[in-house]
Amino acid sequence: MTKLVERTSKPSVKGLVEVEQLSVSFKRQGHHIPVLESIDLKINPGEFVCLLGPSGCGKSTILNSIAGFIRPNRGYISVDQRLVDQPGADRGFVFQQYSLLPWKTTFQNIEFGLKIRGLSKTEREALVHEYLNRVGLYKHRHSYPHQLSGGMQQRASIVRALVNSPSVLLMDEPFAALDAQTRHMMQELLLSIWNDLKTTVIFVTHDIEEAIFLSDRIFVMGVNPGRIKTTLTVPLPRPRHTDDILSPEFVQLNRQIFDLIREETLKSMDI
Ligand SMILES: Nc1ncnc2c1ncn2[C@@H]1O[C@H](COP(=O)(O)OP(=O)(O)OP(=O)(O)O)[C@@H](O)[C@H]1O
Repeated sequence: MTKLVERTSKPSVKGLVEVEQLSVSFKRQGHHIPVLESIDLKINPGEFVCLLGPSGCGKSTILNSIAGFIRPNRGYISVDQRLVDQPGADRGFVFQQYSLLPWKTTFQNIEFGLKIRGLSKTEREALVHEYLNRVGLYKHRHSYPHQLSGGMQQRASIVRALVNSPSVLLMDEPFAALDAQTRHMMQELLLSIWNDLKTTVIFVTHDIEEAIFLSDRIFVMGVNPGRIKTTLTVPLPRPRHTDDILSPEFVQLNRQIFDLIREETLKSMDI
């Protein structure tokens, strides 16, 4: 696995995400139900942010809107000052469910986007092999998804998204289905890759510790309708280490976020 390295001071030049007054409602039994109301976000190039909040507050809906899968009722989203109105190669997506094509090998799954972009066989091979080595999957390049563990499949999914050099990596609870140990290794691996590539990451999770361990900033969401309740900056230095969860700053932030989410969860349950 790649070693954690110090973050250099060289700034990313792409990956600015701006969301202005985003409102989304879904039609249910003939009624428009507001899900998101007036969301404003500015995520800087190379930043790692998490969306955290109670179930149903609209975290995935924000991510899907930035991906261009959902058309908002109101508001604008731009990536590097280009308006988002459909999915595009500038945004990579990693889902919770393993989404590799079952009939293709690891190599073929990752190569797919590069083929569509017209890279030559030699260029594709060099790039895919480089990434596979980085995440320790080179020797599994000829395996099919069902022959890989859950953690391996998510490593391949991350590489599949990153190999196309997106400006932004959108991740919707990518590690939620993994056991605790694998999950932690995946978090470290993701930070290591992010550290090297400086791709902007927007990460959805339910897990407060995961959000603190990974993020520069955390957007804590409220419910009914979904909105940004508070934005918190994580005061921990980088690179992050496993022991950071024992630091007073970590424990204090964990408690603060727990209370914020509890308040919103009770609200959503009408208690
Ligand atoms: N396509 C859809 N049609 C109708 N309602 C939808 C649709 N997608 C999401 N919703 C509703 O919008 C609300 C927000 O859903 P969303 O999945 O964005 O929340 P979330 O915060 O990501 O939830 P969770 O943490 O449980 O995954 C929920 O009430 C959900 O039922």
